Amino acid sequence: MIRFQNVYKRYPERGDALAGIDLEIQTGEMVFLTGHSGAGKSTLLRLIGLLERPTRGHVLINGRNLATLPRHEIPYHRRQVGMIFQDHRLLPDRSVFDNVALPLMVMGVHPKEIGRRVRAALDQVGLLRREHALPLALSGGEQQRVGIARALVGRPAVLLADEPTGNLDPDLSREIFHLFERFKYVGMTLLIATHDFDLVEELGHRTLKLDEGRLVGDTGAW
Ligand SMILES: Nc1ncnc2c1ncn2[C@@H]1O[C@H](COP(=O)(O)OP(=O)(O)OP(=O)(O)O)[C@@H](O)[C@H]1O
Repeated sequence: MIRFQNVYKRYPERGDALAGIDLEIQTGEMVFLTGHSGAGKSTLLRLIGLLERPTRGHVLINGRNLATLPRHEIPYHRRQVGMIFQDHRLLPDRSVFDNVALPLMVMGVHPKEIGRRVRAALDQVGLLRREHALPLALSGGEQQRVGIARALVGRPAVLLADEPTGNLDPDLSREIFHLFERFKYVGMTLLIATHDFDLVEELGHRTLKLDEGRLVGDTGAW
């Protein structure tokens, strides 16, 4: 599902944020991405989400080389890849429902279908009864689950999460990771950047380690 071939990403003022990354992740794998701050985790996720382009090498998603993707296929690619961030990035003056509906509204999905899919996504994250709430009326864990529902609502094949539990206590973090495991079991491919080493060990999924932009560890498929 995800393949990196000798990928480099260089920022002029910084040097190589990623250097010579070779990597393969199969459909339905749940993979943790670890490494110290600045190791290149976010950069790797951004290359998959097409928020950045590699300086050298190739990134392939589902057999398609992102470098040769025609412009008109880029929105389709972005729909295949859901992204979750640590800070939720929710709109504070919009309800939970509206926040989750946003990607579908941008896609021009029919309002009736939007209602159906938003409620299905909220149901998956256990927030169906909070659809009218504003984000600030929710706990940190609930806000993060709204962010997850928003990433799910477009039915992505790949889910990327950048420090999704960075602000949460260990119990809530565990809950979020268990939620991700449920997505894995229905065939979604997940790549999760995290500093949560205790949970990474406890859950025992494949774990990649970056150091100074290089892939220095891979526990392999489990
Ligand atoms: N847009 C950018 N312009 C310049 N340098 C950047 C940019 N984005 C990232 N970098 C640099 O690339 C390196 C890797 O950053 P990245 O954010 O990928 O690391 P990370 O492992 O996700 O770190 P953290 O755990 O702190 O989020 C860092 O040295 C960072 O300063």
